[in-house]
Amino acid sequence: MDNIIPFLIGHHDSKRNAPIGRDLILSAHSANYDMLTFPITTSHFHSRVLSVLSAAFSDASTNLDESSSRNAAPVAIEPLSPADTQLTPDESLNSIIGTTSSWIDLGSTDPIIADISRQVLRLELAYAAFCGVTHVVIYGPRQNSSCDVAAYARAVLNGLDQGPYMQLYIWTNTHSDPANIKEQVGDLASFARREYVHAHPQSDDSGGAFERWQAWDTIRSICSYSTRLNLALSIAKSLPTPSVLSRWYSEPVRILTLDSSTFRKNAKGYPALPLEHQEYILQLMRLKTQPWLLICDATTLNLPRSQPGEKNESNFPSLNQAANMPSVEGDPHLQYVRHLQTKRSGMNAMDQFGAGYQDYLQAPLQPLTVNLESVTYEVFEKDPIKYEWYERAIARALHDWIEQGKPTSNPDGRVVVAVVGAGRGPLVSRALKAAEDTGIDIDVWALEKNPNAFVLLQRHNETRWNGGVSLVKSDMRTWLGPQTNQNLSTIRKTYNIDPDGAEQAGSPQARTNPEDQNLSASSILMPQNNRYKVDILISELLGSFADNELSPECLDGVQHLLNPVHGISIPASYTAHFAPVAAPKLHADISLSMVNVNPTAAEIPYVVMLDQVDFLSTSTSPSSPVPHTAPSPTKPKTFASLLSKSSRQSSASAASNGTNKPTATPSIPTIYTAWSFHHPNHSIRSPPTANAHNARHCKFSFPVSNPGNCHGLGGYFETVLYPGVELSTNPLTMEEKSAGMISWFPIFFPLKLPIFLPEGGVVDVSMWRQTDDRKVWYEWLVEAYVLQGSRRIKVGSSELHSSEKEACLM
Ligand SMILES: C[S@@+](CC[C@H](N)C(=O)[O-])C[C@H]1O[C@@H](n2cnc3c(N)ncnc32)[C@H](O)[C@@H]1O
Repeated sequence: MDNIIPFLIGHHDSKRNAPIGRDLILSAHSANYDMLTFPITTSHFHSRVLSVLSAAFSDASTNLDESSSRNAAPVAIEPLSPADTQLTPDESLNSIIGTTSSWIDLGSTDPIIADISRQVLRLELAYAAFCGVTHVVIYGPRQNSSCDVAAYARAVLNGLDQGPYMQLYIWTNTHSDPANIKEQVGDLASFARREYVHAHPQSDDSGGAFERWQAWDTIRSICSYSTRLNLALSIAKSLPTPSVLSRWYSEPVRILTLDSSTFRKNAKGYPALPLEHQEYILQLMRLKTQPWLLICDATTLNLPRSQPGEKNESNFPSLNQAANMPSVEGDPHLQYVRHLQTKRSGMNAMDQFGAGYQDYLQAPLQPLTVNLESVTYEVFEKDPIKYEWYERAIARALHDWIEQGKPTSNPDGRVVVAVVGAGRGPLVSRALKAAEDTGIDIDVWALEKNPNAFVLLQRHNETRWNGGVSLVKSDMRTWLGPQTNQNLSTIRKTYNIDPDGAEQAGSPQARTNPEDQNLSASSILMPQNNRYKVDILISELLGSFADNELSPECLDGVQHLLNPVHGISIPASYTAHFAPVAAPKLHADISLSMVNVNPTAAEIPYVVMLDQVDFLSTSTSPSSPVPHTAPSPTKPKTFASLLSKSSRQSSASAASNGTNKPTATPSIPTIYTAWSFHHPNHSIRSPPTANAHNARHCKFSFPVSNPGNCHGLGGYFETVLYPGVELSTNPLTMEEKSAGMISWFPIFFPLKLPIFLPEGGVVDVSMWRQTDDRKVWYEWLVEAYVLQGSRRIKVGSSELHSSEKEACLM
C-alpha cells in the first residue's frame, strides 16, 4: 500500500494587510489552505526605516564615510514598537510562516544599506523567535552582478543565531531571469549611493545558468551546511535546463513556491501548469521530507464578516462567521495544485522497499566477521530479481555442463554444486529448482559459518529439501571439500557425456573415451579421505562496491576445492564503478553529527540509498570516457533507462541511485569502472598465502561541465553470474541487466571537505583497494583542475582519505 502524504499548501500574499489572528487563520483553513505566510513587520516599520535612512543621508553631520561605516552602524534602527509588528505570541502562530522584509538588501555594496538591512533582519528574526515562529522565509540575495553574496550569507549566519529553534528558508529562483525581478516601492536597494554600486563587481556572472545555485552554495557554505538553513525554491514560468533542476533536486528544498504568473490557462480558462512543471514538482514532492507548497499572490483571503459585538474565543468560528467564510471552492490555483497530487504515481518495488531509507547512511555489512541476524537475511530474500537470476545462472551452468560433456567431480555422476555462505538457504533452494527444471542430478552442499543461520539450514534440510543437502558448518576457507562414506575407487563412475561428442579444446584431462575419463577423474579428483571436488561453486558475498564484503578473499580461500579444469564459479566476475557526486545532505549528516560520535566518520564508505544526489560529470549524449590509466571505463550498452522519462520504474530505480533526471533531455552520468575480479583466479595458489593480488588501484579524469561541489563518490557494482546472466546497480546498466533488483543500495565514499569543481574543468579521482594480508580497506583522493588550452591548473584537492581504521578484517 502506498503511503502517500497529502500536499501541505500555504497561502502567500505579498501585500497582506489583514491583521494576523484567529480570523485570518480560519479564513485560510476554510479556503482549504494548510498554512499562510505573514510578514514579521508592518508597513509602519518600513516607513520608519526609510525615514531614518533619508534623515541620515540628508544629515551632513552623520559620518557615513566608508572606512568608518564599514565596521560601525552609523545609522541605528531602534527596536520594534507595537506599531512595527502585528505578531504576538500565540498558538495560532503554529500555522504561519514568517516572512522577513523583502525591501532590505543584505548584499548591498553600499555599507549603510547593507548595515541597515542587517539590523532589520536581526530585529525581525529575534522578534519572530521570541513569539515562537519556527519557520521564517528570507528573501534571497538580489539577482544582480553587484550583489555581495558573501555579505548576504554573513548576515544569514548571524540570523541563525537569533532563534536556535527557528528554521530559515532562503527564497530563491531556480535561475537568473530578468522576468523574475519585481520592482517594489521603498526598496532599500534603490537608495544605494552611486559611488558604491558596482564597487565590487562579481566575476561576470560566472555561474551562468547556475548563478542562483552558486549564490545558494556560498550562503550554505558560509553557514557551515546548517541543518536549520533550507531552501524555498520558486518555480517560475520558464524552467531552467535539466542539469540546473537536477542540482536543485539535491539541495534541501523544503518549500516550493508557485507564483500566480507561473500558471497558464487551460482550454477551459482555469489555471494549470505545463507538463514539465508538473513533472518537476511531482519529483520534488516524492522527497523523503516532502516540501510544502506556497501559492503566491493568486487570491486575497477574505476575513469572516463579524457581526458587531460578536466575539468568539473558541477555536471554531461561530455559525455567523462560518456562514460568512469564503467558499472552499475559492481559489482555482489551489484546486489545481490539490488535483496535481492525485497525479502522483504509485510506488514501485524499490520505492516501497527503500521508503524512509533515502539518503540514510548505514555502515556496510561485514558478513565475514559479524554473524548476520535472521531479519537481515529476510530482507535479502525479498529481492524479486536476485534469486531468480541466480537460478537462471545455475540452470545454464548445469545445462552447459551436461551439453559440453564435462566429467563430474562426484564419481557417481552427479554434478557437485556447493553453495558457500548459504545463509538461510535461498540459493540452495534455487540450485535444487534449477536441477529439477533441467533434469540434471546434482550433489548439493551448503556451507555456512554463521552458527545461527546453520540451525535454519538444518531445519530446511528436514522440512524442505528431504535431507538431500549435505550441510557443513565452517568458514569456507578452511573447508576440506565434499566427502563421501563410500570408497571413491569402488564407486561405479558414470559421466554425463556423449562419447561421440567433441571435447573442449585445451582441456588435457577431458577425454571422449570413458576409460580415459576414469583416468582423468582420478587425476583431477585426487581423492583423499574420500573427498572430491566441487563442480559449481555458488556464492553471494557481494557488497555495494562489489568486493567490499571480501568476496575475493573468501573465494580465493575455497577455490582449491573447485574442479581445476571445468570448475565454475557463480559469480564468474564482478566490477566496481564510481562517479563524483554532489551530496550536500550526506555531507551535512557526516560532518555535523556523525563525526561527533566517530572521529573517522568522514573516512568510512557508507551504504546508502542515494536520492538527493547530483552527478557532477555528465553529458547529454554517450561520451567517450577519459580513463586516466589503463582500466577500461564502463561502456553502457543502452541509455534507455536514463532517457526514458515515461517509465515510472526506470525513474524510480534511477532515483534510488541518484540519477533523477527531471525533464526531457536527461544528462547521462559519467561512471567509470574501477576494477574487476574473476573467479576462479587461476593465477594464484589456493589457498593463497598472501593477499597482494587482491589490491587494486585506478585513476580517472571526469570532465565537469557545470560548477558544483564534490562531496564524495557514489559507488556501484556489476556482476556476471554466468555468461549472459548479470546483475547491476550501476545506473547506466541496471535497467538493462537486472531491472527491479532491490538487494543493494549504492555505496558512498565521503570527502571531509567539499571540493569546488569549476565548470569546464576536470576532476581526477584516484582509488585504491588496499590490503596488508589481515585486512582490506579503501583509499580515495579527489583533485580538481581548470583547463587552459592543453594545460591543467590545479584548483583544489582533497586529502588522501583512508578507511584503514575501519578496515574489513579478513
Ligand atoms: C550476503 S549473505 C548471503 C546469504 C545467502 N546466500 C543469500 O543469498 O541470501 C553472505 C553469507 O555468507 C556467509 N559468509 C561470509 N563469509 C563466509 C566465509 N568465509 N565462510 C562461510 N560463510 C561465509 C555469511 O555468514 C552470510 O550468511
